[in-house]
Amino acid sequence: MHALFKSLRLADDPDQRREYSRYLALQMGPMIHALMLVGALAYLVAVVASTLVRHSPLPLWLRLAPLVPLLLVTSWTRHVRQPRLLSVLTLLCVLLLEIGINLNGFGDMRGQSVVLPGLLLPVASSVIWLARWDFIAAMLLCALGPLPMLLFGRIDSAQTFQYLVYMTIAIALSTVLRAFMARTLFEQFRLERQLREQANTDGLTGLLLRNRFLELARLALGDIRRRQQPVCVLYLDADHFKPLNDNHGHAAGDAALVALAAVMRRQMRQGDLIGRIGGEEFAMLLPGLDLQQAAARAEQLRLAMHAVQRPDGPLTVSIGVAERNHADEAIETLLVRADQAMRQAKRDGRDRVVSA
Ligand SMILES: Nc1nc2c(ncn2[C@@H]2O[C@H](COP(=O)(O)OP(=O)(O)OP(=O)(O)O)[C@@H](O)[C@H]2O)c(=O)[nH]1
Repeated sequence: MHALFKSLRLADDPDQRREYSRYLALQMGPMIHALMLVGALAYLVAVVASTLVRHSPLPLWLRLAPLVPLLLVTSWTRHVRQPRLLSVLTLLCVLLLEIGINLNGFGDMRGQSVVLPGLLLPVASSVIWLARWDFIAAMLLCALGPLPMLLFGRIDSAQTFQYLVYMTIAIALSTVLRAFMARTLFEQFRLERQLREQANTDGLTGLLLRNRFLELARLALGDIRRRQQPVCVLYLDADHFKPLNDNHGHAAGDAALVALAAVMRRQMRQGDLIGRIGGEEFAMLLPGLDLQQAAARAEQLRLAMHAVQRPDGPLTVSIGVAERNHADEAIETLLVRADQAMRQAKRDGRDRVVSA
């Protein structure tokens, strides 16, 4: 099998698949729109050209009729970036062009046996971005679409042969182009995603970096305000971290941070956000929890940390908790209040939770 067609390892994860089809629609949307315009123009040229060279049994207005929905679909496509809708519009465009090919193929085919197959190119190439099954449906439409014209039109065997050759070339060409596109675009998507993740996550702990945490927290706070729910932030700082580094080396410090992040991740519920805010400082956004509930979660987290063994004893953390006290309070001020509460926990003797 040619290397281009060897199985492509698409994302197993359904979220990633959805993200990829959105990416595809976004990248390919302008090209689909341009190819549809080419298809509509080619159709107009084909109808006008065939009118000049022969007499069709069908009136001109009827042969031009598919142009109206074709232009509507084309103009709609210009702004559509929703993958499912864009696939449907692409298939609809293929169907309309196939109907047009048939309308123009009835009657005497002399003089236009070269013109009509030319329409197959924009038809076949506008579908190369489609997912596998949609692409197969489009190819079947290309292959079977002209059948009524070939079976019932006045067309001789040489022209039928010529038409079938054109169609085979168009289908083979779009299959190769699709394989190339699928491979190239998926690789590009994967690399972009990887770069984005690297730019947003901390290399040591795998948690969100400060800026990304703030960005996502801002979005989450907007949602929570609309739902009129409470929300809290935990500010967590590892205790006596400097002596660990100084006495046992930075590798021991790093290992403790990795273990600390793993404990935080295990305590995470759906909708929570965790970020590494500074060196040994972490923040956790807890949507839907009031101060009392968040303090209880913080206490669980504090106790869970004791299971991590540092070379000099169990890992302990000091945690400050703050609840958003009005609907418009920004994540930055919420963090400042949680940080102040954490500092109070340090002053009170560390390894404890203090609420703001
Ligand atoms: N190994 C390691 N150490 C880090 C990292 N980031 C910050 N640190 C260290 O964390 C330590 C923080 O020390 P301090 O802010 O003095 O606080 P502390 O010793 O934990 O004392 P308290 O916070 O008051 O309990 C510093 O020694 C930093 O070098 C990291 O990524 N790896």
